[in-house]
Amino acid sequence: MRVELPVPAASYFSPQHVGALISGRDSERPFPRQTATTPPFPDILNWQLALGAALVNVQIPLLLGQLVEIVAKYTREHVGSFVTESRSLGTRLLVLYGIQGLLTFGYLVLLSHIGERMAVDMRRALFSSLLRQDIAFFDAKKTGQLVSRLTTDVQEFKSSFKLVISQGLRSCTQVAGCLVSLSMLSPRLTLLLMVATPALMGVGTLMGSGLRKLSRQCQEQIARATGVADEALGNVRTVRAFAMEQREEERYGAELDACRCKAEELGRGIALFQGLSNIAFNCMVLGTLFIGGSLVAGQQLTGGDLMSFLVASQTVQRSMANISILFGQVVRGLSAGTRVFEYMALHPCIPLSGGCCIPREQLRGSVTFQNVCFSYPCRPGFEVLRDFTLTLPPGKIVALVGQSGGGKTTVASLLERFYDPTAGTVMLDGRDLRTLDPSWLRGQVVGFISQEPVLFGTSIMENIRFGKLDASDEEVYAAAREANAHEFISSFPEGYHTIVGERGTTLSGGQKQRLAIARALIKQPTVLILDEATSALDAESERVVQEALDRASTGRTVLVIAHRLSTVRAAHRIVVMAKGRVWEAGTHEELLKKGGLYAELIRRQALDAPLASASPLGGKPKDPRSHQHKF
Ligand SMILES: Nc1ncnc2c1ncn2[C@@H]1O[C@H](COP(=O)(O)OP(=O)(O)OP(=O)(O)O)[C@@H](O)[C@H]1O
Repeated sequence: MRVELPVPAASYFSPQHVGALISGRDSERPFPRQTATTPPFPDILNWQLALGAALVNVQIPLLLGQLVEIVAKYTREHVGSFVTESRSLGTRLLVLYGIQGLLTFGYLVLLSHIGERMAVDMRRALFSSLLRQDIAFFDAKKTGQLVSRLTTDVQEFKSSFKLVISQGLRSCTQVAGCLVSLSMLSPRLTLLLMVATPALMGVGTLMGSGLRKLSRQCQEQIARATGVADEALGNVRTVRAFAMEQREEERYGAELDACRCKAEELGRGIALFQGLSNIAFNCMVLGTLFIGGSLVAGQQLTGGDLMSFLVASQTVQRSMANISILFGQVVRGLSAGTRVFEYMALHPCIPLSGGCCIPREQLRGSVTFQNVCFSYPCRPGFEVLRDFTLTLPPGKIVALVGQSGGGKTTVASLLERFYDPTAGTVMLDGRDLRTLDPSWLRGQVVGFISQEPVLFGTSIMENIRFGKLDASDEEVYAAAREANAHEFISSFPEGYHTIVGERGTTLSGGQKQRLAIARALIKQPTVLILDEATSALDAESERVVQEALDRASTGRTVLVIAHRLSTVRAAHRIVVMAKGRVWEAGTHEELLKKGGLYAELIRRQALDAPLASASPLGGKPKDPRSHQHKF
């Protein structure tokens, strides 16, 4: 059974108003639906209560009518021909209603146009600003938070803006206008209205803020439940592989139950609020009628004036309720806007491009790390690199090996200028990277191939072209051939137009890696970084990928990061990293002869290999000699 909250009831506060007051959303934005399982009895109770409330509601106008009858008895002698007088009045009212309808239509269309354009512009500017932020910024933020600023916060700000224009202006004008005309009708009644209405509004606002808090908790709980669902669905392969469907169902179910509890609590709060507001405002109508009636009886007010007063006072009350709702919405809208503008105003420490030089001379591809120290900005006290010095000679292959967490990938990140060193310099052909245009460096000089290639859910052609947007089809084919990918791509019915699925899920690991190599090669980088590029592959895929990498490495400066030492023994230079600095360096033979850390690592891996190959699942050849590649 679905229960949608909040359940609005016909009352002085319209459903939209109450929804807006509680949730802080405008009426045009649907309240997020919460689905909850409830026992059957509240359903029956619900319609009985609704029927009862409707019947009571029907009685009220009848009683009011009888009351007006009593008032009218005193004024009957002043009434002329009702039909004649009401005809022209009715016509004027109809014309006014028509004009009001047209004006409302006009300004709402205009407002929607302005609001939507504003939201699109804000999202575009925010997205662009986010894409330009430093990598360190993303280390410290959750993707969900950033997406929420793009969606929820912009939406909140737009809604507030529209609400302020559409209802704020109208409500304020209505309150001012009606109060003037009411005070002309009856200053005493106006005084009563001006004292009672704000007092009631104050109580309503207090209750509303409590309900808003509940609503926020409700939203947070929904976000938690959505997070669980998102995680499970996003990692469905892992869930399936571990047969964890039942556990995930239970986890999601528990979060949903918590949602239901909160939503029911909120529902009870809304019900109480609506019930009390009904009583309060109906009492006000009654009070106005009694006091107004006595004024009519004392010839101080006409029956018509009293009716006008009633209608106008209702308008004032509605408008003031609107303003109090608006106030909360504006506060929320402003804080959402602040969150959006805060990110828009952020300036990255490492700009994407511009202002820096692009060398005119032919690049040789010599890279030097000179006494580099580095700590990640989100962990300032933890030094990953300490006085790290390393040279990558042009056209040579340098392998970086060492213990896990030793800082190898960090070295690659500094070379791509994802971060700047805290001390020391990284140089390309003798120029400090900080003096070079970062987008030129990343787009044309440095190519990066990681252990887990990330593809986009578009075609193979577009994925390869991601490396060079203006590449011709021939360039794409050539890069694919160089990466040993052309053959498998051509075997697909759609060839280069095959859609690879989200993150490339429709391809094997080896195929994805070859596409990533083609994507890196298409820009013809001078410096190539291979970060464990083959470690996630099986023996056969590794052979094909390694062949492509060997070819791609020819004539380039290459930094290879590897765990399996057998894959790098042919490198021109092997650098062993430990404790954030270069521990030892040399060729494979030199390092073996030295008998240091490298020799120890080789010995350990050789010991591990027979154990692994003895495993019934150990498909990969573990003999180090079987992995001898060009580097
Ligand atoms: N984005 C980051 N923010 C904060 N600390 C990080 C970040 N990335 C890595 N580190 C930390 O920096 C240290 C070096 O990590 P790095 O990834 O460079 O090591 P590695 O030698 O490449 O490891 P592995 O061989 O396991 O891939 C680790 O202690 C790691 O926890």
